[in-house]
Amino acid sequence: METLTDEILTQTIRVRPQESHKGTYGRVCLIGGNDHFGGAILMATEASVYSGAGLNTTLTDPSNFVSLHSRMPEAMVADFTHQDELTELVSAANTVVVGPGLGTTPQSLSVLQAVFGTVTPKQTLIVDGSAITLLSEKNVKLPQAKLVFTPHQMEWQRLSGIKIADQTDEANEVVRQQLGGIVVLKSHQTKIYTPAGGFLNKAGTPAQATGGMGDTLAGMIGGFTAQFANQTNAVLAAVYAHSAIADELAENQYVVLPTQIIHQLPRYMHEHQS
Ligand SMILES: NC(=O)C1=CN([C@@H]2O[C@H](COP(=O)(O)OP(=O)(O)OC[C@H]3O[C@@H](n4cnc5c(N)ncnc54)[C@H](O)[C@@H]3O)[C@@H](O)[C@H]2O)[C@@H](O)CC1
Ligand SMILES: Nc1ncnc2c1ncn2[C@@H]1O[C@H](COP(=O)(O)OP(=O)(O)O)[C@@H](O)[C@H]1O
Ligand SMILES: [Mg+2]
Repeated sequence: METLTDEILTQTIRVRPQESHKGTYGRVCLIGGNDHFGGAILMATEASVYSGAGLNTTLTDPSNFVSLHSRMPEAMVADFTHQDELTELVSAANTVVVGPGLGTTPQSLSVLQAVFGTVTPKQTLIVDGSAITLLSEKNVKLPQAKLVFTPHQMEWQRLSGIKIADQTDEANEVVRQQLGGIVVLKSHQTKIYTPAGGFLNKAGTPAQATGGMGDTLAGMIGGFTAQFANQTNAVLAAVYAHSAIADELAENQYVVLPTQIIHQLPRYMHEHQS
């Protein structure tokens, strides 16, 4: 297993060409945030916008519209229960992030099924949070897509059937191959299983152990995969940057908030572009 270093950042984060526009930097569609977990999709959206994705659209419960618009006027918003809009907006994206704060109600399940029924093989699909739990517990068919799963250890136990104590690299890789795509197995030292091998993220701090930290990572992976061509490197760079920014902040802070990491992204990416 290869240990990630800051080299993954300069290998991935490109200096922006002069001759470019918002369409050059990808379209991300984020789906989640029920009437209870609105903060999760707000953080995921904010992370995607601050990562530099050119266009961001969030499909969520209408009760989150005002808070999302007031925090993030850069993002477009639509109701995740409107099937026609969902189909149109998910189809227009090159990266789709589903799950932060989606919940596990019958409504959450029907939103997830609508998203999975719309995604096509050319799109990158990041499956996070409640979407992983629903996938584990309900009969949902995964679409053909460039799949990225971002479970924490308990979500991985649900999805893979492997108990946390038994989550060895060998066992995890077997299930990754069955699922297809990339698995970002989040813990105090996140491991990333990819078709090109496994990677260990030694960056990161217990100051990150606070709600919304993974929602933020899902949004960053969304923003990075939408902009940078090599999808595996984009995932690795997002995981590393998320933790490395937290390490910087934790030098002077007892706890690092997800939104504080988000707000450092433009500066941090500027310092690590090549
Ligand atoms: N502000 C918000 O709206 C927030 C919404 N959230 C959403 O809430 C939904 C449920 O997600 P949760 O993860 O809270 O609930 P889950 O029930 O899926 O997982 C949490 C449980 O897993 C256990 N666990 C074991 N190993 C773990 C590890 N390495 N990392 C994290 N937990 C571990 C925890 O102790 C806890 O009992 C998701 O859709 C998520 O996106 C959370 O992200 C919290 C913040
Ligand atoms: N002790 C820790 N050390 C390093 N990173 C941590 C630690 N605790 C949590 N994290 C990171 O925080 C994130 C938590 O993700 P997750 O549990 O999905 O959060 P949420 O769903 O609340 O947004 C992961 O990226 C994980 O690696
Ligand atoms: Mg989570």
